[in-house]
Amino acid sequence: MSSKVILSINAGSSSLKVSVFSYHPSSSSSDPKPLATIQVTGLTAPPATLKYDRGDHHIKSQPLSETDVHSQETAYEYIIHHLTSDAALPELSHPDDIEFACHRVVHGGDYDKPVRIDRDTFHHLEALSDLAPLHNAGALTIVKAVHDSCPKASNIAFFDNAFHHTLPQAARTYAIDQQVAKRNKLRKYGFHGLSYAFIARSVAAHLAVPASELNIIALHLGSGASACCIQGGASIDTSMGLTPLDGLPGATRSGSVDPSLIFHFTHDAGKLSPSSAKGMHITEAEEILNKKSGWQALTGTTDFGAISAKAGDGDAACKLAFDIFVDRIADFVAAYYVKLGGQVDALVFAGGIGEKGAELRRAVVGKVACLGFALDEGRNAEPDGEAVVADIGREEGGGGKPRVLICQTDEQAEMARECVRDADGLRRPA
Ligand SMILES: Nc1ncnc2c1ncn2[C@@H]1O[C@H](COP(=O)(O)OP(=O)(O)O)[C@@H](O)[C@H]1O
Ligand SMILES: CC(=O)OP(=O)(O)O
Ligand SMILES: [Mg+2]
Repeated sequence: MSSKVILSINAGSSSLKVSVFSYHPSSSSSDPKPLATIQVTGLTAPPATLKYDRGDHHIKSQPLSETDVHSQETAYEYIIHHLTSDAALPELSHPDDIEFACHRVVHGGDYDKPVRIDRDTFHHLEALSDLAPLHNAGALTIVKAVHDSCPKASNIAFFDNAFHHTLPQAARTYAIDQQVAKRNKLRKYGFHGLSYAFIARSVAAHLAVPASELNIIALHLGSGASACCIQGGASIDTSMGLTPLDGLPGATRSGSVDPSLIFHFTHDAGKLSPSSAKGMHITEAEEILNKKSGWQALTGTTDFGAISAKAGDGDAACKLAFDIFVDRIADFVAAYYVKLGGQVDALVFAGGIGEKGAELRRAVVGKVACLGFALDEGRNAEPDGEAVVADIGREEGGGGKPRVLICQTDEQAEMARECVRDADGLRRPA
């Protein structure tokens, strides 16, 4: 049997990342082979930028015309055209070459494993989108686009909250009327789970400990940012909640605020926002706290690399944004250190800011130094860019100190890997 193509599609809040893999149906235990990765980033700070990697072909940063690419859907159309027209990627020359399209769906409600998307699951996911309208809607638009352009592909939804199905009851329950909570499914779900699953497995391999014995504090710091407390390889707490708004601030998100704040911010909190669409209802409160806050509101940009640089040059607004992030991250590291009873194998930085933001890592580790974390300045400034997991701590396992690591997380690889492992169960019936 010949090899097959998997398209792994990750619709983030500011980016669309698509990776192409091949796999051999007869060897479900081996990892799929990466063929190419294409990303459109900066969708919230136009013009968006294209990055493409295939073998020796690397387009690092090419700005895209705002008329062509301005949304998740237009970014997907651009990407699929780009991939199928690349003569050096013969495995994917027509959309029909795609056997599986894996979709990162941020809110999966009670789903704790991937599902094939058929008419019923699609409607169920649409209904769930009320809980995460700003995230799920983009992914579902792309599911529709794949369904229309590649009718032969099996569309599989992978849920960002599934990794957190192990949250203990006390961590997942809000102190509100439990009848209403149950009826309306109001609980902590947590997100970035595909990333945390990838991080947990990669770090366990790096430290040569069984995944079921791994205790780490992981930080996924991208446009949306979260922290996760992992004990025995399972999530026991995480900073996002019912929706990805809770916890750490992000590119355009406030993170945790006193819930009463919004009623003092605007009298229209409960009204529908003009960006609501048919089937996607967004209140003014959601719009303000999810899309008009965070780094954008504090500094005028969502580019945390630029914010870090300007903070270093003395720009007061950028310095405040930077300090707020460090303050909030340190709070979670401290809380999770206690939850792990001080038995912490490593503090792990991941996501665009965690992987590239040397200044941010330096400031965070400095703030939690009293817990035993310490950086190697040289390795922090120039980490091993080739390694999936790189040590940047001063101690490498010596002295009983927790390690400090960077993990180049890969949500698309996580989906493709899981897809191959259960290909027979997920494939569309012929
Ligand atoms: N050199 C850098 N230093 C700090 N942050 C960076 C750097 N380069 C990129 N970033 C930030 O990474 C973030 C995007 O992270 P990423 O995980 O790709 O986002 P998404 O949540 O959309 O998947 C942006 O805020 C971007 O500014
Ligand atoms: C869950 C979430 O916030 O995702 P992203 O960081 O990709 O926006
Ligand atoms: Mg992301």
